[in-house]
Amino acid sequence: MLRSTISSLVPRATSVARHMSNAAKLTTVEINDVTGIATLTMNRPPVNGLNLELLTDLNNSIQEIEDNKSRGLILTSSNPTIFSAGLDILEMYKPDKERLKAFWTTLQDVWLALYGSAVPTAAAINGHSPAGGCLLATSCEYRVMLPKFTIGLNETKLGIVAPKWFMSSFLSVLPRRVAERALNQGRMFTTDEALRNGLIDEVANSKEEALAKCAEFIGSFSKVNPLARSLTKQQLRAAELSELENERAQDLEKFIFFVNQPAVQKGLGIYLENLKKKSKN
Ligand SMILES: CC/C=C\C/C=C\C/C=C\C/C=C/C(=O)SCCNC(=O)CCNC(=O)[C@H](O)C(C)(C)COP(=O)(O)OP(=O)(O)OC[C@H]1O[C@@H](n2cnc3c(N)ncnc32)[C@H](O)[C@@H]1OP(=O)(O)O
Repeated sequence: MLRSTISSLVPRATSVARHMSNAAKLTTVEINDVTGIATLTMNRPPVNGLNLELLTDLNNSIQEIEDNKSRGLILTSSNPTIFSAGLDILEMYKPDKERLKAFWTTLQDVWLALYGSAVPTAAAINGHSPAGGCLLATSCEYRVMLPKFTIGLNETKLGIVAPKWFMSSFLSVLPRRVAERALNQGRMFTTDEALRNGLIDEVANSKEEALAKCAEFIGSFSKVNPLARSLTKQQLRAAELSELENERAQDLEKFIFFVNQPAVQKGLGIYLENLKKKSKN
């Protein structure tokens, strides 16, 4: 059934050992022969932390799916319990200056590509999805999640601030008062809470079912003119997209300034330490 499986082994050189997960590509794209829908899978153990390499692969895969004229894009994870743990905190903790710039710029690219994608997009959220994971999911047009996981923008819990465009994706899904309170609290929603509040659209009992429900959503556009559909979507999303496009340099500057604040570095260090302690128990 798979028209193609794009999962090349591209050797990569990097000078920073802690960021080298492996030399292989961290995403795969599988295109269903019958439906023409592309499934984009994140595969960066242990938690799909969004580092520069995973973001680069995500960006290239989204581009590839747009170029292939796929009927739609489903974003998911190869990890059975984690969709994505969000941004790899190691990219922001005691960062290398040039790498930090490339990291943030690539994250901006991924958001612009996914939120502004011409093809219908859906997320099969088959695991926890905090912060950057939630950003990816809410950039899609439809979300199906498995039970007993969590999703949300928890940045305030880390002592950091979700950038405006993270909030735009969140606000495109949630009512303003729910979004505002959740952002201020750094709230993580359980699957049930996410469904009740509209943060996700459906619950599925397995990854296969989630993928099928996402495909069904994408299939709902089969009788709609694709150009009219994509121009409508892009028009609806144009204000948020232009806002970041016009302010990319300032957004990068703000991020670099903020991340390098001693209080932020201290907070990230403590958060990482606690994560590590927890994983050892
Ligand atoms: C004005 C504003 C301008 C600029 C704004 C400036 C800054 C703001 C910028 C960006 C916004 C940030 C967005 C983010 O995405 S920050 C990341 C938030 N993510 C989290 O808080 C998730 C943390 N992780 C977890 O909760 C759990 O790990 C998880 C539920 C995902 C999985 O739990 P599980 O029990 O299955 O695994 P663990 O044992 O916890 O983890 C395994 C392993 O992985 C490490 N880990 C986990 N998450 C991360 C991460 N996000 N980054 C780096 N490393 C991570 C964890 O420490 C363990 O490592 P080890 O002990 O070495 O095995």
